[in-house]
Amino acid sequence: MVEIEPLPRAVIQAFSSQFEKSQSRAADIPEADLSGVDPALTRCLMPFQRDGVNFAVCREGRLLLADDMGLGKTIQAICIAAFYRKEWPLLVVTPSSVRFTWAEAFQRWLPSLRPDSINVVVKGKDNLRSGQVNIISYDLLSKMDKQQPTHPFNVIIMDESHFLKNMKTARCKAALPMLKAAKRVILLSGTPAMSRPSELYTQILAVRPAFFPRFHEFGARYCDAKQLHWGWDYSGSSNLAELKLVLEESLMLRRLKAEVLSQLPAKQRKVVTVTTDGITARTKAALNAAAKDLAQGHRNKMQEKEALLVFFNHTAEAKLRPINEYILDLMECGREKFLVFAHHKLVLDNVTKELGEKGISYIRIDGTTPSAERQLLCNKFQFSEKSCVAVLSITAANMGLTLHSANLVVFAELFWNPGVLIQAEDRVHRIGQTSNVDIHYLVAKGTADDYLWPMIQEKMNVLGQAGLSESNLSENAECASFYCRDPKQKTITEMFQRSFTEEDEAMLLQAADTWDDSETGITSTCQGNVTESPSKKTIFDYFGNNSAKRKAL
Ligand SMILES: Nc1ncnc2c1ncn2[C@@H]1O[C@H](COP(=O)(O)OP(=O)(O)OP(=O)(O)O)[C@@H](O)[C@H]1O
Repeated sequence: MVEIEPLPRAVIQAFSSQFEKSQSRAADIPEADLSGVDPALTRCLMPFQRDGVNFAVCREGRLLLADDMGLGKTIQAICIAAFYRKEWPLLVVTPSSVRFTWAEAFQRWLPSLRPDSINVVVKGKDNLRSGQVNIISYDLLSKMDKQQPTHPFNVIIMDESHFLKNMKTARCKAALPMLKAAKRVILLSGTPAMSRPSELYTQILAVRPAFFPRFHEFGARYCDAKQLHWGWDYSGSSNLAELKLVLEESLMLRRLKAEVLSQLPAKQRKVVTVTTDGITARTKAALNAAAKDLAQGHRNKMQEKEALLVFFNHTAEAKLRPINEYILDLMECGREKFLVFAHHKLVLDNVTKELGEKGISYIRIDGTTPSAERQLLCNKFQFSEKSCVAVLSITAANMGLTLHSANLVVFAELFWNPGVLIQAEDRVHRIGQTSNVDIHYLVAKGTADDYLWPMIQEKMNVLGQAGLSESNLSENAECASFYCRDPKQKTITEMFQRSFTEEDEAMLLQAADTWDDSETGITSTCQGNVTESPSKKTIFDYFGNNSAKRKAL
C-alpha cells in the first residue's frame, strides 16, 4: 500500500502562482518604481542589483537576500528600505564590527537623509528609536529588552541574518518578536545556513511566519527528524530539492559571483569603518595628544614626521580590539580563507594570538620569516582545505607571494604608499584567480586613518589618471564622506604626502622599528623589510642622526 501525504501548506503557497500561470519566474517580476529613491543610489545599481530590488518589492519588502559575499547586499537593502521610506523609522541590526560602516553607507547612498537622523546605538541606555535610521548590534539588541518599543519598527534590515540561526540564543529571542511585528523584513546573508537546513528555520519564520509556524513541521520535512530516546534529532537533511524550490519561489534570492561576474569589477574594494570605543583612557589621551600635535603645524619636517609616526603607532594600539572583532565576525560569516595585512608587530602579534586562542589555523609572514620558509607557508595556506588565515606584514609580504586560493584581503592597518597596498592586494588578484576579489580596508575614525585614507585615495587617483592603476579607489570604495570632512584635514593630508616620500620610506620604517615611547611606556615595533633591530633609541635621535648624515652627503 502506498501512503500519500498532502503537500505542506508552504509548498502549496509557494507554487500557487505557478499553478495559475505558466510564465517563467523572471518574466513575472515587474520593474519597481524607484522614482522616490535618491538618484545617487538608483543610478549606481548594477543590473542584477536592480533585479534584486524588483524581487523584494514584488515580495512586498519581505525577503532573504542571500547573494554571494561582496555582491553589494548593502546597496540593495538600502534601496529596498528607501522604497518603503514613508514607513520608517528603520531598524538595522548588524554584527557589532560593521555598525559604523552601515552608517557611512546610508550617508553615501541616501544623501537626502540628514546625517543627524542616523542613530548608531552604542550603549544599552541609548535610545533605540531616536533616528530615522537606527543601527544596533545583535548583542546590544538582546540587552535592550526594556526598551522594546510599544510601536514596532515597520521596516527592519537584519545584516548577516544567519546570526539568528539558533532559536535558543538571546539575540534570536530579542529579534524574532520585532521581526514578527514588522511589515518589511529584509534579511541579508551570503551564508544563510552553514551546515544544516535547521539553521534556516528562524530566517524563514522571520520572512514568512505562516509557512512553518511550528519548527517540528519544518524539521520533519527538511531536517530528516528522528525520534531518539532523549527527544528529536533535527540535525539531518531531507527533501532538499523541494526546500530549494520553496525558498527560491517565495522568499529567497541568491546570485553567485560566477553568475554575475561580467557585471563586477575585478577588485571590489570596501572601507569598513570600525570604532575604537572601549580603548583605555591612556590610549585615548595618547591618540588625542598625537592628533593635536599633528594638527598644530608650524614645525620643521623632522618634527612633522615624528608626530605622524607617533600618531600611526597609537592608532595601531587603538585598533587592536576592532581588528580582532572584525576577523572573528568574518569567520562567523563563513569566510574561511583570507589574508590579513598589518604593519605593526603589535597588531600582527595580537591577531595571531587571538587566532591561536580560538584554535583557528593561520600562517604568518613578516620581516623575520626566512625566505626559505615563505614558500612552505604559502603552500600550507594554498593547499589547506579547512579554514586558514594568512597574517602578513604589509611591507615584508606584499611581493612575490601567491595566495590566490583566497579571494578576500583585509587591511587591518593602512599604509601611506598605495603602490604597496596594490601589490599586497595582488597576492590574491593574479593569474589563476577565478573569482573577483574582495578587499576590505579597516578604517578607524579619530585616528591617523582619518588622514591616511584620503591621502591614499588622492595618490591612487593620480596613479589612475596616469593610467598606472587599474581602478580608482574613490569611485569604488564606500568612503566618499571621509574625504575632507575636517577643514584641517587637507593641510594634514598634504603634510602626509610631503612627509612620506619614497626616499624617506625605508628610513621611516627603520625609525618606527626602533621606536620606544618612553612617555606611555609602550614599545611599538613595526615589521618592515628591516629584520635587525639596533638598540632602542627615540625617533628624534634617529631622524637627528640621519638628517645629520644626509647633510654631510
Ligand atoms: N552598485 C555599486 N556601485 C558602487 N559600489 C558598489 C556597488 N555595489 C556594491 N558596491 C561596493 O562593493 C563593496 C561590497 O559591497 P557589500 O559590502 O554591500 O557586499 P556584501 O554583499 O554585503 O558582502 P558581504 O556578504 O561580504 O558583507 C562595497 O564597497 C560597496 O560599496
